[in-house]
Formats: sequence, structure tokens, C-alpha cells
Amino acid sequence: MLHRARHLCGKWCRWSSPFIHLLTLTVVTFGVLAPLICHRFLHSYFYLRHWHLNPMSREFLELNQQEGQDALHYFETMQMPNASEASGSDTFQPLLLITIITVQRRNDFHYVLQVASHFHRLLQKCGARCQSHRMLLCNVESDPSSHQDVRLLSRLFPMVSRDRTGKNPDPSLNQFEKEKQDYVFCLEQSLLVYNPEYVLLVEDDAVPEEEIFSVLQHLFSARFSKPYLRDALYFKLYHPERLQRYFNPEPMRILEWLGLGMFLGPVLSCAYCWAAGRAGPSWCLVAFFALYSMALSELVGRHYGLELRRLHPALYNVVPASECCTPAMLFPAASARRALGYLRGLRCRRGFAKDTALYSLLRGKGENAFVVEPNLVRHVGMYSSLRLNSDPKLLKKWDRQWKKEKEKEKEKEKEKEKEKEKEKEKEERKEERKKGRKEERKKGRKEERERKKEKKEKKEKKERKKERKKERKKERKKAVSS
Ligand SMILES: CC(=O)N[C@H]1[C@@H](OP(=O)(O)OP(=O)(O)OC[C@H]2O[C@@H](n3ccc(=O)[nH]c3=O)[C@H](O)[C@@H]2O)O[C@H](CO)[C@H](O)[C@@H]1O
Repeated sequence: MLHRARHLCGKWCRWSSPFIHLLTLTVVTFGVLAPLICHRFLHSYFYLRHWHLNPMSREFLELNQQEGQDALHYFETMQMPNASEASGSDTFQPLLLITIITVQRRNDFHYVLQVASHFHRLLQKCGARCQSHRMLLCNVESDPSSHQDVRLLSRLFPMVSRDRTGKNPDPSLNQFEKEKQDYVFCLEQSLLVYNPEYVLLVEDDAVPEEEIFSVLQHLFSARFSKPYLRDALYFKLYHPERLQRYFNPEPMRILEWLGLGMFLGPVLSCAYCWAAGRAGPSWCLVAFFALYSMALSELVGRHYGLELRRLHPALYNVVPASECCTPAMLFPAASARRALGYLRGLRCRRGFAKDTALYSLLRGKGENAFVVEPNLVRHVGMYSSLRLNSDPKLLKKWDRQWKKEKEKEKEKEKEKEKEKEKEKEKEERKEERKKGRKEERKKGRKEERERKKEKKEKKEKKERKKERKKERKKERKKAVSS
């Protein structure tokens, strides 16, 4: 036995043994190379949060502030035609209407100017291919004239604002219902004013990527006509990087992960056999390299692998949408009308903002929606207009934390519903008791009335008896006297 163990150990621990090779490869990859290369990758498990998060967040804010200033300069130095000239004589139906929904935010970042300047520049670069695209500003600030950036942009772009159409929101609305109503307003106005084939509704902190129009063109001409995409309710052009991991399980992602392992497993094991001068790979070797590549892609970050798809529009993924966030949403006109109807019937609140509301329609109404990967816009708005955050960071929450919070919110909602049901039951019981008491009182009154009636009847009977007696007496007296 001892001899056999020593023999096995000798065989496995030789420098030339595959076991030692694979062990060394695993230790060097996951213990040395990947941590060294990826410690500054924001969306990697190897990211050193405690070292880098604060300085990187500060750097991002400074850079973004500068980009805001550049955007201001871009529009200030531009020869501005007036908005109607810029939009041309718009009697024709645009293929794509880009609507930017905006409120007044921190002045120093000029978020909406950043978004508008990028779209404007990219449209010009795209030239004749984007002739049938239009831009619209949707100002949902409660006091539209106080939105300074929009005042500057309105000289170049057509604009609608909530207040001017006489549909100013009710000030007692909760913030998330107001946000939804603003969204509904902008989508509705986009359809009314331009009647486009597609509406791209972007938030005022979603800066487009350079290739957005070439990818959209490819999607319009080659992909959206596919039967399974034709009736989609919406296409998301952005999903937060922190939620793009394989461990945020989505059926398509799991398939993609397995596919990656099944492709890289055989390829890497063949490469290993070739390098080590060995005969063809065994199943064990293929399985090892499949797991190795799957683990590496998850730990380095799926987000970085997705970036490779930017090489060509045809490589972009269009997969079923997942829940969070609406910085850039593409609606085909017919779907936009359906979404408007659905959204009007929902009421938003904390924990059920418009993104969750839209996602809830998929199951509730049997609709489909998709997300395009990688992202076609960048989210730059570190200061939210909806949630207070005085010290924003590039990574707000870990995945698990985000999920936990969502679960907590859902549990709270359930508890609230249970409490509501209990209260309803209590109320019902109270009502029943009240009704019972009322009926008892009614019955009591009836009995009282009957008792009184009986008493009265008895009294009357007695009196009648007395009278009869008196009469008989009188008659007897009469008889005696006669
Ligand atoms: C990057 C990201 O995850 N962003 C999401 C997050 O937004 P944020 O919390 O990042 O809020 P934000 O300031 O980016 O606002 C989102 C959008 O709502 C608009 N706005 C704001 C105030 C208002 O009264 N009316 C109004 O329409 C605003 O112009 C912007 O276009 O949560 C929202 C839902 O609550 C959406 O899902 C956003 O996509």
C-alpha cells in the first residue's frame, strides 16, 4: 500500500507531470497574474476596492466636470440655427427620434449638455446615413424656465416641456410616481410631435458611445425584423456593469458561460498538449480547461469580455432584458403606445420605480423585452436627481448588497400587504360587529314595541272587562229597582 502511494506520488509530483503543470498554471493565473493585471478593473473580483475606489471616484468626478465644461463650450461657440431650422421642415416621418428627458441638476456637471453634445456630434459624423434621425428635448423640470442648460439647447433643438402643455404635475405626488409620469409625458409627446418609427428615450446622464448609430442601423436593418424581436415592448441599450456578471443568473448568460467553457476547454487543452508535446487531450484535461476559462472569465469580469463585441455591430448580443435601470430605452412606435397604456395603469413608489414597473409588465402582460450588449451609452450622472447622495462613488453597491436590498424591499412590501389585509379583516369584523349591534338594537326596539303593544292590549282588555262588569252591575240594579 505504502509502496503504491509512494509510486503514485512520484508519478504525480514529477515536473513533467500534467498535474504539476495545471496546478502551477492555476496558482500563477489566479494568485499572481490576474490580481496584478486586474486590481484596477472596476468590475472585476480582483479590484482592490479599499485602495482604488476613493481616488478613482474623485478622478472620475474631476474628469466629468471637465467634460461638462467642454460641452458648455461646444454649444456656446457653435453657430446656432434656430430650433425649427435645425429640425428641418419636419413633415416626414423620422426613422429614429432621440428624446432626452431632463431636469435641472447640479450646474457644474452640465449632464444634459454632455449628452446632447455627444449625440449632436455623432449625428453629424454619421451624415447621410442618419438623415432620418431627429432629436427632441423633453424638459420635465417643475419650473421649466429655471433649467439653464435647456435654455441654451432650445436654440438648437426642438423642445417640449411639461408645464407648457398645461399638464403640470400634482405637487403632492411621490417622487417616483412623478418620475414615471414625466416619462409617460415624454414618450407620448415624442409620438405626437414626430410620429417616428422608433423612439430612443434617453436620460440626461446617458452619454452615447461612438458606435451607437452604426449598431442601431445594423439592428434596424438586420436584427429587429426577426420574428422573436419584432413585437418586443422595448430594447434596453444599457444595463449597469455591476449587474452584468455570470453570477447574476440569467438563463442566457448561463448558456453563454457554458458555451465559453465548451469552446475554450478543447482549444486550451489542444494548445497545452501541443506545448507539452503530448498526445491528444483527455476528457479530464478538457474539463479542467473548461472550468479554468469559466472561472477566469467570471473573476476578471464578464463586462470586459463583452467589450470584444464592439469589434463589429453583428457581434452585439440581443438577449432577454433584466430588471434594473432605464438610461437608454428604444421603443418601436407600436410598442411605445402599448407601454404608455400599461404605465398609466401603474402607480410607482419607492422600491417600485419606473424601471421595475416596466419590467413587471413583461410577466404581467406577457410581453417580451431585450437588452443590447455591450452598452451603447455610458452612465455619467454620479449625482442622482432622485436619490440623495452627497459623496458619490463609482461603485455604490456590491451585487449581493443590491440584490439583498431588493429582496428586503420586496419583503417589506409583502409585510405591508399582509398588514393591509389584516387591517381590512379587522375593519370587516368591526363592521360586522357594528351591523350585529345595530340589528340587536333593532330587535330590542321591536320586542319593546311588542311588549308595549301587549301591555296596551291587556290594559284595554281589563278596561273592557271593567266596563262590562259595570254595565252588568247597572243592569242588575235596574232589574232590582223595576
Ligand atoms: C444609472 C441608473 O441606474 N439610473 C436609474 C436610476 O436613476 P438615478 O437615481 O440615477 O436618477 P437620475 O437622476 O439619473 O434620474 C433618472 C431620470 O429621471 C428624470 N427625472 C428626474 C426627476 C424627476 O422628477 N423627473 C424625471 O423625469 C431625470 O431627468 C433622468 O432622466 O433610477 C431610475 C428609476 O428611479 C432609473 O431607472 C434610472 O435609469
